[in-house]
Amino acid sequence: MERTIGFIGCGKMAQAIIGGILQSADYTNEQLIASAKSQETISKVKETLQIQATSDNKQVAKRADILFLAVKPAIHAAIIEEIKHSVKEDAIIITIAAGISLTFLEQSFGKEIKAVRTMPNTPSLVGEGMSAICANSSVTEADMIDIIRVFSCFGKVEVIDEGLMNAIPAISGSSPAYVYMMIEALADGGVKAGLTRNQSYQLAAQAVLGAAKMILETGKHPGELKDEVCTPGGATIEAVAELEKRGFRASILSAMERCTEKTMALSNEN
Ligand SMILES: NC(=O)C1=CN([C@@H]2O[C@H](COP(=O)(O)OP(=O)(O)OC[C@H]3O[C@@H](n4cnc5c(N)ncnc54)[C@H](OP(=O)(O)O)[C@@H]3O)[C@@H](O)[C@H]2O)C=CC1
Ligand SMILES: O=C(O)[C@@H]1CCC=N1
Repeated sequence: MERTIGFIGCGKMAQAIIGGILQSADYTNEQLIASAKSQETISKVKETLQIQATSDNKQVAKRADILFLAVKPAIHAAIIEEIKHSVKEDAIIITIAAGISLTFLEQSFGKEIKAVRTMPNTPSLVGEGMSAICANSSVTEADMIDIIRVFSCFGKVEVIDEGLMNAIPAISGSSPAYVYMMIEALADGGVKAGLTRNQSYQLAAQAVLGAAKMILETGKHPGELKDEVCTPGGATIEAVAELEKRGFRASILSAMERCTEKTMALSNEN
């Protein structure tokens, strides 16, 4: 079916999703429409993504069969108030915001709506996104197939219980940021050793990509894969021991806890 996908808010995350959808070729540019606040973003979206873009949120709401709310959590209430009488009767409303619950969406619209809560991530731009999704009981099985099809355009999709949604930013929504920090640090180490900056990014990023693929494609436990790298009495185990001494894994666990606490705080602010 020829469906229109609308985006209210077209910042970094929405642009990544739109870029991923367009690359998949499942939808044409004409099927996508977005709104943003500033003329600067509207012009950029028109120019780089070649889709319709406007400052008129109601226009997007009127057109969309699948409507993404891609604005910050704190302005969801105001945006919903603005568009709630403009959305199509059967529209599927999808939030990508951290901490915005299905109940919040239902209550803000003040009527029965098809509501979907998701947590994507920015690698969606290159078709390697990871999105967790859940839906309310108004979303039919056929709707869910459509939604999964849209999300599959830009990566992998996992349907989960809403009770686990607040845990998702820490593991896959926000975690690209920690991985970029690691790649940046690896590249700094490369530069320190005399490699060029570009060579260092290439080497570090490909090593991270390869390691991730090994987990996804061999089905082996990450610990086993780590052991395969550590030659007895070799260099890697020295690095591993140093990382353990400096609390590498504990730092990640503690960062994730902070991320989840903030996600829950964002939830409570609404
Ligand atoms: N960035 C990420 O990695 C991820 C983000 N998210 C979620 O995505 C959402 C957006 O985040 P992100 O893209 O990073 O943030 P951005 O700040 O990049 O994007 C927010 C967008 O909202 C627009 N906006 C602000 N006010 C209005 C308004 N009144 N009407 C219409 N549009 C408006 C902004 O317009 P303008 O550009 O003109 O200012 C901007 O395009 C958040 O809820 C976040 O939790 C979820 C997963 C990952
Ligand atoms: O930082 C944030 O709040 C959003 C949620 C996940 C990634 N970015």
